[in-house]
Amino acid sequence: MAVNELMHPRNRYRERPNFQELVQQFPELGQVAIVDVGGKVKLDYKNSQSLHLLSKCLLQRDFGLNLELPPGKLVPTLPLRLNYIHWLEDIGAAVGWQEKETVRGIDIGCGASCIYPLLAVVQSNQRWHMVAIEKAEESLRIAKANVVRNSMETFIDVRPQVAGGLTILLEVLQNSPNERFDFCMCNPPFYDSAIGVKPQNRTGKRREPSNASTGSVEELCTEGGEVKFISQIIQESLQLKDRIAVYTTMIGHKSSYNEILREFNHIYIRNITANRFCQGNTTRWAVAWSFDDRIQLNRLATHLELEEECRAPGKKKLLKKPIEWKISTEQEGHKVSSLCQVKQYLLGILDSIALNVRILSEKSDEVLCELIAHQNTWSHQRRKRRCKQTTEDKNDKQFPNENTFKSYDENGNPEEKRQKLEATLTQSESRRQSNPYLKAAINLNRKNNDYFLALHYIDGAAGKDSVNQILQFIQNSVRTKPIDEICVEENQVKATFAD
Ligand SMILES: C[S@@+](CC[C@H](N)C(=O)[O-])C[C@H]1O[C@@H](n2cnc3c(N)ncnc32)[C@H](O)[C@@H]1O
Repeated sequence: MAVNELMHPRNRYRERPNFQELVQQFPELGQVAIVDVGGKVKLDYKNSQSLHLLSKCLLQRDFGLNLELPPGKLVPTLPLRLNYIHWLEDIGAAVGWQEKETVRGIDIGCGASCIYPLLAVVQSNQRWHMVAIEKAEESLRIAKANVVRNSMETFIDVRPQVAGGLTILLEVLQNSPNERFDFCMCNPPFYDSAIGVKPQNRTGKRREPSNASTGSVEELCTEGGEVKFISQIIQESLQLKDRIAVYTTMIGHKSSYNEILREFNHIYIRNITANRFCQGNTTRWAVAWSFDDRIQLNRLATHLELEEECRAPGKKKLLKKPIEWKISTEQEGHKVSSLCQVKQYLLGILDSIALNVRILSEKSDEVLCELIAHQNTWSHQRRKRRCKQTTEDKNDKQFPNENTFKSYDENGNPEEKRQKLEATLTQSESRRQSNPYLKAAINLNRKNNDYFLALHYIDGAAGKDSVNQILQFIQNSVRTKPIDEICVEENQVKATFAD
């Protein structure tokens, strides 16, 4: 299980677990732990038994889950599973699941562990209810036992794939035509059963996998490989349409990901978003699509976008990491103790320079926002000019507003002219909205009572340096107006929740 700074910001496994503490808590892990010459406790990830025990112990410690897996079955490594769940949470925050009492999901191919449904229920505090579908009889039996072992029968319905069936979703859902779901997810069998489990390494430059490979051929292989499997889900989604609001799947190989994107293009599915799950040496891809016009998946800021934008053309290495700053919240001996207080303070600062901030997700220890600017309002000269402009605008009778339209009419100009002007303004506004001067992501999080602010440049003519300038503006503001001097009421700041 490798650790990676590109993991989802909320992924608790971005930081390597402390094995010494873990072995003390779970002495059975001691059987496979290694103590190096410096006395440091380590685990050999290339040993499948170590992976097995580690996943079991972490599931118990971090999620209160008790999982039994017979030898030979796929061991669910947690950083990847959690990256997928966090991405679904982000999708949910963007499409309004927070307003729902219950979110309903389907996991296609839940495996013997039934890992995704179990994690989904725990992570959502039992708000997500899952249907888990599995084709292999033995895995189905073990998955059901894992659900019962964790008293999750109310929240997880494990269903067999239709015996001898030819579809992935259609036949399992055909007996309940009124059943609707908020999402489906899938970790498909990646490999083609005609070829078997052969990690792709076409260039010969790929590093050895850092983890032992686990799982049976039945779990990992399917006829035609993952592209055929996922293509079938896409084809079935064209029939099921809105019965599932957001379709998602993970993809094991970059080449398959490219093929799937081509397929979306070919069949005119445009409401899509994609992501990449990074965990140490292993990278996976993911796509989501929807037929519901109210769900605008392409508005989601994803890690893939963030990374691509940070990559210079043709360069392999990331050029810029997000800039991060530890916010000083200690004033006269006492610490500001609420993330909400820091968030409100920060939103107040950004609001003072007219930046649009949309909260994408909010947890007790982290807030993720999208920041949009339509002009530079943060650098000194620009701010001065903006102030002057605002005063001028107030006096400017020619500035097009409702009254301008009225005066056109009153002056005898034809209604047609008024409508044209209105249309031009609407068009330029929508161009401005879809092509902002700066699009960035803000991540505010709390670690051990310290607050960290990270800004990621995503897009826009403002360029990457603009996030440094905005951070500089925030730092200057914090210096001149310490947090506890400012009391910003919840409703005074203009942050909107993603709708
Ligand atoms: C790569 S494993 C994923 C298991 C588990 N979700 C995980 O992430 O650890 C793929 C699973 O899909 C199941 N599967 C393959 N074809 C299927 C189908 N047509 N319908 C349902 N499950 C299927 C396999 O038996 C296997 O358990």
